[in-house]
Amino acid sequence: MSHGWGYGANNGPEKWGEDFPVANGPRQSPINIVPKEAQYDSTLKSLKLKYDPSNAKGILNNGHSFQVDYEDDANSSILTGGPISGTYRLKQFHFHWGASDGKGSEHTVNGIKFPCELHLVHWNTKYPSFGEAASQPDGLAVVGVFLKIGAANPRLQKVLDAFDSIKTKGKQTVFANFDPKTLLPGSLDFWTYDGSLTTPPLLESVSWIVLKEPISVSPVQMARFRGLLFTGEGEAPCCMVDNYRPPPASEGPSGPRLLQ
Ligand SMILES: O=C(NCc1ccccc1)Nc1ccc2c(c1)[B-](O)(O)OC2
Ligand SMILES: [Zn+2]
Repeated sequence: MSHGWGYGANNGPEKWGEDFPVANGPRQSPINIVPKEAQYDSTLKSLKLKYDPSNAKGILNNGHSFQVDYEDDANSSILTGGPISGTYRLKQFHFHWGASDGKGSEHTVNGIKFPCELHLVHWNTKYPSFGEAASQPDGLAVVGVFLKIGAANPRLQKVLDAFDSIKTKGKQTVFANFDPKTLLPGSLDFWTYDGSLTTPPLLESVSWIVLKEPISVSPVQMARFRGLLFTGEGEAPCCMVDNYRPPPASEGPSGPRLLQ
């Protein structure tokens, strides 16, 4: 693709392999999760997340999604336990969603798509930076949280209220004092498997930790996600929707392990 990657017919997931051959690699994400095939692993620990809300820096429309960025120059917002060893620092969180409520998540469960999926991105502090870690097989740990249609989720309000300031690609604004823990469901039970980034460069460096319990989002709240634009100011507007990579059609080699 001479033009940048995206989610359109000419630059979408089916075309990414042209510029990023790892797209056809052995540990690509997302996958379809089949709970009955997940193996119970008693050696897995429970997930431990410690976040400092004051580490929140800003919120950015990067033209593919929007992300909330965190200070990551100290071990103040960290992930430990679960399938990982060592300490991983929170770098950012972002979402993937659909043009309608019947699609939008990247991972699926028994083939079911959720309207939205949250990714909390952490990098292994055994490496000097996120960029370094992103190229290592144990470099990243991403917590995935499904959003399902239900009551409006008040925990999303602060994020939604920032959308008017980041409508177009490249826009960002200050986003201070936000605890991502408020976006997590009651249970931290998870499925885990070794995978990749779901967007180019599709690096195979992610320990995926997908929470079993979804959080809620209302149709009105989902409509506000869809008001963001892939396009920059002054360009012909293109709604930011369907910014998800679907799982491969065929069954993967090995399903995820399951905690508890
Ligand atoms: O950080 C990203 N790109 C910038 C970059 C900088 C330096 C080296 C490599 C990449 N991408 C990215 C990071 C984490 C996740 C995803 C995409 B995801 O799969 O959407 O959910 C989890
Ligand atoms: Zn993501």
